[in-house]
Amino acid sequence: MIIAVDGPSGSGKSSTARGVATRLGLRFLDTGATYRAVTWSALERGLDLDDTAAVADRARELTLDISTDPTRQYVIADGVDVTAAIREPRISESVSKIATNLDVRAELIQRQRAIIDDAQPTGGIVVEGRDIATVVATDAELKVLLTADQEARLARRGAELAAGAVTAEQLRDQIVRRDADDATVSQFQVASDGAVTIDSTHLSLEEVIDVISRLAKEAEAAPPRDRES
Ligand SMILES: Nc1ncnc2c1ncn2[C@@H]1O[C@H](COP(=O)(O)OP(=O)(O)OP(=O)(O)O)[C@@H](O)[C@H]1O
Ligand SMILES: Nc1ccn([C@H]2C[C@H](O)[C@@H](COP(=O)(O)O)O2)c(=O)n1
Repeated sequence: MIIAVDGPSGSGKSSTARGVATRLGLRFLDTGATYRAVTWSALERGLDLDDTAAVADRARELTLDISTDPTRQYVIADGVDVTAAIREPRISESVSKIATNLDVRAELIQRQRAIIDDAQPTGGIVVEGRDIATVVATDAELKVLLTADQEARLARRGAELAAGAVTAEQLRDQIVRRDADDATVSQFQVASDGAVTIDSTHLSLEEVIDVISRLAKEAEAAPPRDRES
């Protein structure tokens, strides 16, 4: 089984997808972490992020080991544990330059599909990102577009960061500007065909996990002909 969770920044995709995977005993893939790892590597090498060819070469060369265990997440890039480093504000500020590089996307989508295929014998995987239902795994049995009002998303991300770690302006950049840039290459603001929209603005994390877990069980029980293609 493949469960696709797409949506804008701060809507709760990672926490929700990880929670669903843990509850249902599935694997979990945070595809955003792959774009963040390439960003980390390009910055480490001092590459000009506007040099799309050099950055795409870096994406192809990068050795990436990304955990699909929802209870133990890590990302190793070229042998370096970058699990924490890829969450730093400097990465969030630059990652859209990498995610809008179409050659990087082609490389990472291929890698994401390989991870998804590897997970199938284990029972399935919950995959979160921006283009999972529309590009990476169009055959997903359950497709969710997870949304929340912009103000709720800003408040959630702000609460997560250490006091004073970023200014209000930087926070807005991480959410609003990043979504606008990312939306130029992926469609995650409107539900694609067959996707269920869940607005989490007034739902707790546990409530969203409950809803998606129930939908997953229904999708699994449905005969194949009843599933969306
Ligand atoms: N339903 C919810 N209610 C309240 N807070 C939530 C809810 N879902 C997630 N959160 C919190 O919001 C913050 C952002 O969640 P998360 O990182 O999962 O979002 P995301 O969509 O994956 O963001 P990004 O795409 O920017 O990585 C986290 O601190 C998380 O605990
Ligand atoms: N499938 C995906 C996943 C992520 N991105 C982009 C969008 C973000 O700017 C960046 C990091 O994602 P996050 O960790 O914040 O979810 O990667 C994408 O284009 N496609």
